[in-house]
Amino acid sequence: MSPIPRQPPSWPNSHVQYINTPRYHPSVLGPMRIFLIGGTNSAPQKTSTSFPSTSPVRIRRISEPSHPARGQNGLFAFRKIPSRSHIIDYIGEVHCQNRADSDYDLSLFRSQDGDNVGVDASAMGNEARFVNDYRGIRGKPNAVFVENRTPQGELRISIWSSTDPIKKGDEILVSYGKSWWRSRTAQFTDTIPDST
Ligand SMILES: C[S@@+](CC[C@H](N)C(=O)[O-])C[C@H]1O[C@@H](n2cnc3c(N)ncnc32)[C@H](O)[C@@H]1O
Repeated sequence: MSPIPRQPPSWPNSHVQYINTPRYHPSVLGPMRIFLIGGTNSAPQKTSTSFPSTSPVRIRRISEPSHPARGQNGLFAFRKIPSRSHIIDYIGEVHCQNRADSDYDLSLFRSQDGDNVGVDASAMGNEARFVNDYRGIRGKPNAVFVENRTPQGELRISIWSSTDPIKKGDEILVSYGKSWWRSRTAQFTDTIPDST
């Protein structure tokens, strides 16, 4: 059994378990798991930017009255982050289930056979699960979700900075996509830009 990792600062003292290595749910069957991990001999790798090593981000509770996610948490730059650079991997439970009710479930891979693999950070995850959507906060995202493989070959979703550097203290903001918002609430659809 792997040791329990040390929680990063401001990790909510709640039901959410902090992990810095993906957990594979039993719904991810052998061949798919080998494909995702990148070979038979590999094991899930600790993310290189997890606390306390070199993480460039911190979790912060949002108190600004104008912020649409006030009272919740967000992800903020702990130091200046260069443009087009890796910020953090999105770590969670890798699964092949329908988890439409989760607000923390990202699509990792869709096979031609119709298998959908997701990364769900609702019950367990790392700092990346606190990244908010830019809508109502700033004009455009300053970060993007990118699918990539680790140097050891494991398929991951990561958060990367966009074309501009991110200043220390700025909130890291991505686009969840129009369909994400549409599936949750009709109130956002009028303001969602076509391109995102
Ligand atoms: C992946 S979580 C992001 C982290 C979340 N703020 C938290 O503290 O756990 C997604 C949830 O954050 C909130 N959220 C994120 N971006 C938002 C935005 N632009 N406007 C309103 N709520 C937002 C919504 O409640 C959404 O369901």
